[in-house]
Amino acid sequence: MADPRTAPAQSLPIEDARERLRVLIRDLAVVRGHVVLSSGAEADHYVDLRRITLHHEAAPLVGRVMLDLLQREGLVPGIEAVGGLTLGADPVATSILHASAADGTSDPLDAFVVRKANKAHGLQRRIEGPDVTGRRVVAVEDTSTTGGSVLTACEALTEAGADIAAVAVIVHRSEASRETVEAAGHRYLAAYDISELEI
Ligand SMILES: O=P(O)(O)OC[C@H]1O[C@H](OP(=O)(O)OP(=O)(O)O)[C@H](O)[C@@H]1O
Ligand SMILES: O=C(O)c1cc(=O)[nH]c(=O)[nH]1
Repeated sequence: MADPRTAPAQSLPIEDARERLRVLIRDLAVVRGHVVLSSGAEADHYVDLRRITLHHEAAPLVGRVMLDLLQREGLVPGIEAVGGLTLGADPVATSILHASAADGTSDPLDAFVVRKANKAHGLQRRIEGPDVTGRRVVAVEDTSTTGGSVLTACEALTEAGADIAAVAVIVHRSEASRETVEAAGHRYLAAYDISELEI
């Protein structure tokens, strides 16, 4: 049997890839202690998924696990691109792009980056990458607490004329995010629940 720590993410059975990524998130991303969150709320733990999405072993597993989620939920094949609000969403999107190119069972996915503010020079684009206008996309995020960040991305995508098939996050941190995203009319999917991280 392949060693999940050294085998290419693509060659692992999905259950092994999912469990290995869960262990990496638990061991490398969970930080206990007082923290101020993006929303301004305070908490006693943080899940720093940038330590996962930019990690040599974990990043390919992120792509594999998130692509599998989109396939199981019937979104791939079907969508054409993934992306979200910079910075947390960026490596999530590119990991899925690479996993989809390696998977080869459907058309490869593009990625995009939603800027937090419009760029004032150059082409002044809010959404970078291949154009999303008229394309079916999934808005991704590393983690979601209030849902505010991913909804900001959704608003920019709608303004740009994209068709949002769903929102997908690696770690679902709070029911508030699901409620907010669903109230805005979007499907909400998560690869892991915070309860799986043994905090
Ligand atoms: O659901 P929310 O309440 O919006 O919180 C979640 C957001 O917080 C973090 O990003 P952060 O705002 O710290 O910015 P960064 O991605 O630029 O690091 C995380 O990457 C999510 O985007
Ligand atoms: O709400 C947030 O800002 C937040 C929570 C968390 O666990 N991780 C993170 O990156 N952001």
